[in-house]
Parts: sequence; C-alpha cells; structure tokens
Amino acid sequence: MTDIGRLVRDIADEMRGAEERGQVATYIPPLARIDPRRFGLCVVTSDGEIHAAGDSEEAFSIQSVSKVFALTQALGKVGDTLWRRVGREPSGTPFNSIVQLEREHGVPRNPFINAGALVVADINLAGHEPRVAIGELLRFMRYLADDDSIIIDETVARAEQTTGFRNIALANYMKAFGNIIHAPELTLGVYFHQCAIAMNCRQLAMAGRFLMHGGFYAPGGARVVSAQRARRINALMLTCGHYDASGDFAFRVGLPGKSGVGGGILAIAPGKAAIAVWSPGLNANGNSLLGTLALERLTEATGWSVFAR
Ligand SMILES: NC(=O)CC[C@H](N)C(=O)O
Repeated sequence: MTDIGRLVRDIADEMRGAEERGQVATYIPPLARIDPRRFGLCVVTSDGEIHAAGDSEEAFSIQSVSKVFALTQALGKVGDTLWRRVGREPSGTPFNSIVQLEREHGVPRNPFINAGALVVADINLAGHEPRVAIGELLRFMRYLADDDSIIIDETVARAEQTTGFRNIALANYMKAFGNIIHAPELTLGVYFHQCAIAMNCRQLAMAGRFLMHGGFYAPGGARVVSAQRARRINALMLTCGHYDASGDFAFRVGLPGKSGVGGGILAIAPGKAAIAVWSPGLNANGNSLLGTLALERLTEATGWSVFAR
C-alpha cells in the first residue's frame, strides 16, 4: 500500500525545488503578479482522508476549472438538451480559439473550451440577473467543498472584463449564430465571475469529490448528480479538459482532469481520489507545468490511472 500522505509530501518537496516552472499567464493582469514558486497539492481519498502539502491552503484563481462545475449546474437546469448547443468532441485547438465556430455554425466543440463555457454560462443565466446566476454557482461550490469562505476575486473578474477581448469576440460571434440567447455582456459577466472564483487546493479537491463517488457528495451522503452524469463529466474532462493537450495529459497522467490558466488542475481518480494541484507557471498549452508533472508522479506511484489494470 502506498503511503499517500508521504507521497504527497515527497511530490511537493520535489516540485518546490524544480527550476523549470513555466510562465504565469500575463493576459489577465492580476494573474501576472502571482509568484511562480507557489506549489500546492491536496488529495482527498475515497474514505475521506485529506492529504495536503505545500501551499495547499493558499487561494488561487480557479479560472477554467470552474467550467466543470458550471457544466454540472447547467446540466441540472436543462439536462441533455444542453448538447444541442454544445458538442462533446475534443477541439484540438487552444482554449480561446475561434476558428471552428464559423464552419460549425456557432456550436462549440465542447463545454471546456471558452466558446463552450460561454454557452454554458448563457444557459446558467437563464433569464436571471447575472449576479443571481453567479450567486447560485458560488453557493454550489461552497456546498460541494463544505466551506462557506469561498469567494469571487472581484479584481480578477474586473480585469477579465476589461481585457477579455477574445471572449467578447467569441460571445458576439456565437450570438450572431443564435447560440447565445442573452445580451453577450450579461453572459460574459457570468463567465468572467465564475473564472474569478478563488479557492485553495483543499477546497477544490473537496468540491470534486462527487466525481470520484459516482455522483454522491460522499459515501452515504446526498446525491449531487446521477452516476451516469458523473461518468459523462469525467469522460469529458479526460477527452477535453486540457484543450489541445488533452491527449498528452491522458498519456502522461491518465485521469479525467480540468486545468485553468491560474495554474490549478482538478483531477479525478474514480472510486479512489479527488486531487487538486496548483502551480501558477503554465506550459505552452496554458496548462500548469508542474501541476501536470506532479499528477504524473502521483499516478505513476499509485497506479491510479484509469488505464491501469
Ligand atoms: N484556460 C483558462 O483558464 C481560460 C479562462 C480565462 N478566464 C479566459 O477566458 O481566458
């Protein structure tokens, strides 16, 4: 039996000393100021044990990791009709790409690229004020993480609003195809605020538990989503969670995972663990460089890859 606590600490020690740490995202100004030496890791196992090391209590901007929870929320509202407006295939393009949208009539390839997440935000808006929709998501995150201290970083949200020209273009472009229902600035407001949710590794791993427990909050706990839905969300995380590097992540780590440009990754070992890692330096695809390496070490040592026997 692997000693998970020990392994988590060893991995954090190795990552603390790593020289090559990638580049922090600079296109969202507040993210450019984050110290690239930060590294946090938290593993919540199926029996509820929490193993954490490094800066696992320091909050970071979850960015695109929020797309997993926003998708869960939207599926709860509209069920499988969601798939009329968003595809389920890997895009093979960067997270903020617009190129496929013209040929594919404004229907994004999947809910984890920005275009897809904007449609999901539009579904979650559902005729409400943006602050109602975002309040609902924040409450959902707090419930899942069992932690009411989770907040939205307004500085990050505002910075995205003033510099998010690509996202603004994506929303307007899809609006032209009729695949954004609300005024684009309202949908964008929801999207920017969900990306600006700040959480630490422990909170994020806790929030991901329902995906390791087949849709249950915890063993013996309430059902968050059906077993089928949990399985499907995991499948999308595996195939689309790392954009045009999803294949490489599956190859190296072998777990459903969702990354964000804040340097966080949520990874799920179904039936075994929910894992959150944070290291702000990114690789060329916009995924955490050391976060990926840490997960690779973890699955190598534990055999938790979904492709292992
Ligand atoms: N990959 C990401 O985390 C991207 C999220 C970021 N808020 C953006 O829209 O550009």
